[in-house]
Amino acid sequence: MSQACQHMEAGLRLSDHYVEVSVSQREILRSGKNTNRCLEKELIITGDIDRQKNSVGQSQIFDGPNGKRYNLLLGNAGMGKTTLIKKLCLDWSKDRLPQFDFVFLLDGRLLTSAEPVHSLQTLLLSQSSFASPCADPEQVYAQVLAAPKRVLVVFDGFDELRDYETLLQTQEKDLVASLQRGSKAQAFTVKQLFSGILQRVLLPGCTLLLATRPRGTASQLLRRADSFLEVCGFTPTHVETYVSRYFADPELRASALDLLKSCSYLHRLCWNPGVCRLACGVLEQCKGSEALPRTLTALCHEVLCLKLEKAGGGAQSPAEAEKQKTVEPAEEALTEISNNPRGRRGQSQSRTRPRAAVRTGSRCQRARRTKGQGKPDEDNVCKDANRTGDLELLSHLGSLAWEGVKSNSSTVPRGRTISTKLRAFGLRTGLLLSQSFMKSSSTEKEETEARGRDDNNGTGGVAEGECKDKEGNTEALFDCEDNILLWANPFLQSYMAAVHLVFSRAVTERSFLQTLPFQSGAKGRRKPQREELELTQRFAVGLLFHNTTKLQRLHSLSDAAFTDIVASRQALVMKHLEGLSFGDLSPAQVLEVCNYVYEASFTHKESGQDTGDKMLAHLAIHLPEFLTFRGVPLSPPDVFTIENALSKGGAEGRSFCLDLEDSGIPICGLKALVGLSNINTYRACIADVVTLWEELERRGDESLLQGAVSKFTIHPLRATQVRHIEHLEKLVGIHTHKRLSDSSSQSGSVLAEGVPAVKELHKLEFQLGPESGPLALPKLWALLPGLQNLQHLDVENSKIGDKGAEKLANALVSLRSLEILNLSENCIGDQGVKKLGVALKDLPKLHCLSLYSNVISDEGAESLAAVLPHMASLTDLDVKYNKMTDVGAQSLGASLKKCKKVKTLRMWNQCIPYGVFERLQHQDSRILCH
Ligand SMILES: Nc1ncnc2c1ncn2[C@@H]1O[C@H](COP(=O)(O)OP(=O)(O)OP(=O)(O)O)[C@@H](O)[C@H]1O
Repeated sequence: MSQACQHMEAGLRLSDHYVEVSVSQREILRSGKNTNRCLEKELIITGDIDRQKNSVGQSQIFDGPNGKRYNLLLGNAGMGKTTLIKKLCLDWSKDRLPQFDFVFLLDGRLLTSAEPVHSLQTLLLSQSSFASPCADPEQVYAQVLAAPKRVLVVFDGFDELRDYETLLQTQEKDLVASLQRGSKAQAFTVKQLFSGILQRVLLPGCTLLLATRPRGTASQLLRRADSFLEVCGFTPTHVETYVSRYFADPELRASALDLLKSCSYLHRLCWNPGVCRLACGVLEQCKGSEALPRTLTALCHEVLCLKLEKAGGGAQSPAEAEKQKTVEPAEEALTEISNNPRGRRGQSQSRTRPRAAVRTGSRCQRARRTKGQGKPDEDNVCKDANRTGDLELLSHLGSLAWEGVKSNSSTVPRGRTISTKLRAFGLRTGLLLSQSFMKSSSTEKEETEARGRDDNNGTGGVAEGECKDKEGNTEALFDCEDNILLWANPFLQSYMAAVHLVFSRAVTERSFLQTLPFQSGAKGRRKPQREELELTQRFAVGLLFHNTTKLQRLHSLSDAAFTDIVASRQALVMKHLEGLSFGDLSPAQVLEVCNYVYEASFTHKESGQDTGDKMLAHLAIHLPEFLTFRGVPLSPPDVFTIENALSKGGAEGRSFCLDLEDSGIPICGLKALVGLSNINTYRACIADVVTLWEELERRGDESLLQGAVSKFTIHPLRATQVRHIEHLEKLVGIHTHKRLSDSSSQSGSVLAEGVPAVKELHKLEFQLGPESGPLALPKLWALLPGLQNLQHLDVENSKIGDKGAEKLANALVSLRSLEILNLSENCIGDQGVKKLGVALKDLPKLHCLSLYSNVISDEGAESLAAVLPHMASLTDLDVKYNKMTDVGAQSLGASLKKCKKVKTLRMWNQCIPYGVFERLQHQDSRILCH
């Protein structure tokens, strides 16, 4: 295993290239009512600081009070789930996970086989990835069964959560019994065995780790999992580490890093490790910052072109071929980054050839090299033949990619007929991989040996299903018709799908229009989109505005047809954007629009800059003034595209109020948005905001600090987690002390008047519920006196009891602006209400008080009756569903006569005889039953 899991991607070894990333423990809102909700919606999105606090080291992933047994590993495409799993396997092989005697890695793609030919033993010992041939399977299997608690089973390679859900459906009793008997007959399907493991019928007590992308529904899985982990992606420091390891030569490394930093969006895209890998491939060949891709579309385009060139076809346009003739000699002399640094370490030939040499891959081009210049005619004939052939294959791949995106799959369905040529082309370009999942022992052995050889050479391994010929060209290894074909990279699959949508004649204008986002009615518009589809849509828009010359290598349309198709589809996209009612879009959809408009707006002149620019202007003008991204996870590149749209808004004279709560926005992103001059107010996680202020203070950036403090708002505040109250406590502390910390000096002038957000907090809802509520109550009592302008306090259903009521009473003295106080369902009894009464009569503005559903009896009712006439502003009192009898009710009724301002008194409960209540009601119509 230590050898097999070393392989990350062609040429990259785990021990050389792995960057230790954070894994964050996520919490989930367990409402209990939802049976079919999207996981993303159930997961709590914490702020940046809390995310950092919740991060766990890789060795602690399986630690927990009771040992976490059902772990979900979440992360979007390319975020590094598989890589992390490999690292865990590597760690295990080095005894760093001593709690497990066995680790098995099961690939979701094994499910493509539906034949009942397995037993648990063969599944674990022969089909598990990285499993080496087992000399004594019987004995090993006996050990596995003897102590399942010391077994870790990892599931990876499922495209979506939904795939797992089908595995959790109840199985037939007979089948369960036969699985439980531990039948050794090889008579089960992979699905039955997977289900058995996931449903705890097989290997009960083993630890499970399931890697998955977070979108999609899987309520059953949510209920079973007891730990939710998320790969956090690369920080700027991680990116630097990754690039440094990728470019071993110090000069090239420095140059690559400079280039990357010069291109902000590309740099931020590298937050996703998979994209960072793609960016490095492009940086390797890049000639200068102008040539760097500035959009995700442009990045994928460059990667695709490099792949085509490496594969030797290089579907080039005649214009490009012409241009290349003049560029190539200079390029060969170029030493900037184009020489692969790893070449010096004797690595894989195919990856280390300088760019010009790589371009000579095709037989035709090789012929040209060996024969000197060759005859130009022959050359062109060769190229044209290549170009036409490759373009056709490329177009077929595009259509295949789109089929996959539509069906949400990265594997090419087994039944799908694919020509040998197309298969070979897909593998040669590295767009597709061929994998044999059902391994025979001999294939397995060969594979392990091949990898071992490769690794020992220090060549860095090859992708599963690949090998290199003598010249170093990557070819399909073990590829046979039975192997599964899958897309090697999710971004390139979506990119190819977009190429199909934009350039295929088979896609009519109408169907193109239907692929654009947010099509169906108002409800459909709010449905979360799948990741691959969203990416495809983004690429489709980006492609329409991409450099025309560069696009020529992706299509075989004539110039006129190309211009037509691009112009008409650009117009469709523009019309679609104009047709959107931004008020109806969900926050996630607004983000999607920002992303796709960015892809379009960063365009080249000849590709219709006007339309691209118009799109950005349209977005900027129509974005709602109160712009919320609440509940949508915002990554660094997302923040960039939002900033882009908001800045354009500024240029168009617009200003915005931003809500960034529950978005997990990184603090640096927060700083960028808050720093925009056309932001009137903003909301965000209080802890992150305070950290930002502290950073600004440290840097002495007083004007930005001034803006960040004065624009911040927290009204109205709904606390649903303990941390919300902890954060508020900190903010109130800053407000009362009028400085950020004891040691701070500069913030003095900025905070001379306290924190405006605290002064303007008029409504606070404490909604932590009876379980978590009591944990945060002491902090609430401590901070309340600082909220002097609070008008509405809601502490419903928080189990505050008499003790809490007493504390609250002490705090109420300071809340002279309080108008509404909700203390319903709080176990407050007579003692509590007595204490409260004393404080309540001094609140000059209190007009609405609810003590609904507490445990106040006659004694409490009488003390309340005594203070009622002193509560000068009270209009509505609710003491329904308490414990008072007719005695208490009559006291209140009598007191009511002295309270001219009171409009309603609700006090019905079962202990008050109905006759008494009716009489009271008769005497005073303000006494209400409901
Ligand atoms: N921690 C890391 N260190 C270095 N490189 C990484 C790391 N994580 C990911 N990568 C790079 O990113 C690429 C994509 O990562 P990986 O395949 O693990 O993503 P994933 O989350 O499993 O994606 P998918 O959902 O598509 O399966 C890897 O091939 C590797 O090159």
